[in-house]
Amino acid sequence: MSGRERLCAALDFGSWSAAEPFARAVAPEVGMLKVGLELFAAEGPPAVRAAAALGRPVFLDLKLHDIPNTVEGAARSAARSGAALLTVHAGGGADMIAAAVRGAGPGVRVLAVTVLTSLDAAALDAVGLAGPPEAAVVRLAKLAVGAGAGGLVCSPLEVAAVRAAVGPGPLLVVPGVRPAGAARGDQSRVATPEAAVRAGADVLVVGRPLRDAPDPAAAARALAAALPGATARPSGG
Ligand SMILES: O=c1ccn([C@@H]2O[C@H](COP(=O)(O)O)[C@@H](O)[C@H]2O)c(=O)[nH]1
Repeated sequence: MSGRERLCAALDFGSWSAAEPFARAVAPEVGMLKVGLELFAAEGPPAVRAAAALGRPVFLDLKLHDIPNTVEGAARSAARSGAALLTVHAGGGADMIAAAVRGAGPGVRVLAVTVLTSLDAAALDAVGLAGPPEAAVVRLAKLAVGAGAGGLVCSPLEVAAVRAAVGPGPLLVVPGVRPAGAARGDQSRVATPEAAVRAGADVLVVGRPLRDAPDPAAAARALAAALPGATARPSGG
């Protein structure tokens, strides 16, 4: 996988008109575009279709978490938007994850979010998950893969343990990456993109470090070129 293919740019904007210039600029430099809650709540499925029209697979990051019947229906509806990947919360349980996989159908890979990258050990403790985050992440990862999830979302700090626990099959998608010196914002369990790939991440989700860069396309190119195993490529190609 090239450095570019490993990158997923998060379209974290409040409207498609705000997202579009960024999406057009970064699409040639990344392997995937992500439509998350902010944009989907504003625009709905047309945002997924508009992003897909830029020629990259779309990751619809809705983090579904409800009873199995509701999640199955939501996944079925989400699949009609043309998304290639869809997230659910692993904490919804095995039956809910299996329902999402059924609803999404064969064309959409369901990813289970293990433990949000914004949560540190103290925040997890406060919601009743005592112990190191890695233990909860690995437990939820095994449960999700056992229920049929095609991939997992975890932080760069757990990706090696998750890979060891679930084997080579599931796609490991990793947000919470920050180039050295970049602001961490609300993220807690972070590492650099290079460290995340070395630890076994397949895809890196990058939001603010690209969105807020003065030249997002150049920032994405630089990020991709710095990843282990990346090969240099001409700009804009
Ligand atoms: O545990 C998770 C799951 C999803 N995300 C999403 O990834 C991006 C990260 O954005 P940054 O600006 O690079 O922090 C964002 O869309 C989140 O909704 C996550 O961060 N952590």
